[in-house]
Amino acid sequence: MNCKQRIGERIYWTSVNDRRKQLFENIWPLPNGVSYNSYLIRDEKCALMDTVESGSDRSYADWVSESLDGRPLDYLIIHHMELDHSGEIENLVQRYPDVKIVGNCKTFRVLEAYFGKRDNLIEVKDGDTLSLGYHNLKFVFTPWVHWPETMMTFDQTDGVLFSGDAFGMFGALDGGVYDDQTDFAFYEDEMRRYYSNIVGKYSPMVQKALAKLRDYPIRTICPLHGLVWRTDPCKVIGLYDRWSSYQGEDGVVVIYASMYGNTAQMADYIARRIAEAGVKKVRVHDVSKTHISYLINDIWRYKGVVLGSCAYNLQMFPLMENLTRELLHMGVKERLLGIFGTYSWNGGGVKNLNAFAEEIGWEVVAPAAEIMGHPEPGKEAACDALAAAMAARLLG
Ligand SMILES: Cc1cc2nc3c(=O)[nH]c(=O)nc-3n(C[C@H](O)[C@H](O)[C@H](O)COP(=O)(O)O)c2cc1C
Repeated sequence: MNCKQRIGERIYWTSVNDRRKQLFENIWPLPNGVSYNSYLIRDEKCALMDTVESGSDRSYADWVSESLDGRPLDYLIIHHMELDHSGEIENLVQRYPDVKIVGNCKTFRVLEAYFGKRDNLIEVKDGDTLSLGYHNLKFVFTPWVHWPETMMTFDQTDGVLFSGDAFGMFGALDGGVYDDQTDFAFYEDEMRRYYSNIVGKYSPMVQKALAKLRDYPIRTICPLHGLVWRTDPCKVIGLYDRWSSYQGEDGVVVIYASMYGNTAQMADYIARRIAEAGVKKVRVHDVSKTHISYLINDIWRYKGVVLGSCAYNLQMFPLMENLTRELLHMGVKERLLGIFGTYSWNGGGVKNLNAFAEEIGWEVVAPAAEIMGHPEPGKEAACDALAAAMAARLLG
């Protein structure tokens, strides 16, 4: 039994809902699962758009053959070589030995590295076209969204964009396939978590890709994960534009590292003061409890970021250090920063958070709030100043 669907004139969709895998790329938690999409165009010539993760669905190859309805598979178009989409290539080539694999020169280097040298390759260049009969396909190179070989295919006949991983999301498809069949609020967080953690580092390249796509009359977007956008593709393009240009919402995420609760108390105090000043969107996370992918998701979401750490062996707490290293690696920009922490002897947490602030170049809204020992009454002044400054910057 395969959840198949005709999503356009002679275009067929299938998706594998993977609710079994715990960690995507063996790092990102999947509490809501993930889906792998694949599309087949049955025209005068038949083309398959990517495959799915190897072994994720035993009926995938049957879906391909049913959708072909006795016709040969002429082309396998590869938009992205990551194994969650290329996993069934081997299997399909065995079933359809005459299939021609369509990709760019970078695609073929990776293809050879994983699946050995292949015949029947059609190398395309940026802007090349391929007619299937009714559908006229145009290849749009979008390098580094999020691998070097990534490209998209635009169906010029019906305005369908096969976008690869771009516009994809975590989360299995719970019933609805199209944007208009679901409550997107449920998926938005998972879409941003996918974007920020997987694609976010390449935001400048996403901006380039969006600029390139600007003049294309896109009516439907078919990504490799998650919903098919047939009613409001502008919405998801707008979200990508927003995220890849680092535009945060007027809210604050407070993230703290605390062993014995002192720094945690400061975190709650500062969050409370920020809320009292009128900022409604305030989230607080314990860096030891919440997976880093959710922390990065909220940092991508909100303009205000407040980081706090206890001192730990002359450094900041290791998990906070890991988070700051990841943020530097991702090159997140345009954030307002507040810093706080506690210590017993000569500090280390706040000192190193200040060094992080310099390195990442975010605007620091107020001097760091640092407390020796317990944050008891009388020691609040710097926290008050930090909260007031953050709220003032956000509320204008
Ligand atoms: C393993 C360990 C290492 C620490 N290293 C430092 C340090 O390098 N400098 C310092 O001033 N305090 C250090 N401290 C003291 C803590 O930073 C201090 O007690 C802090 O208030 C703890 O905050 P918390 O209650 O939020 O965990 C250390 C404590 C522990 C348990």
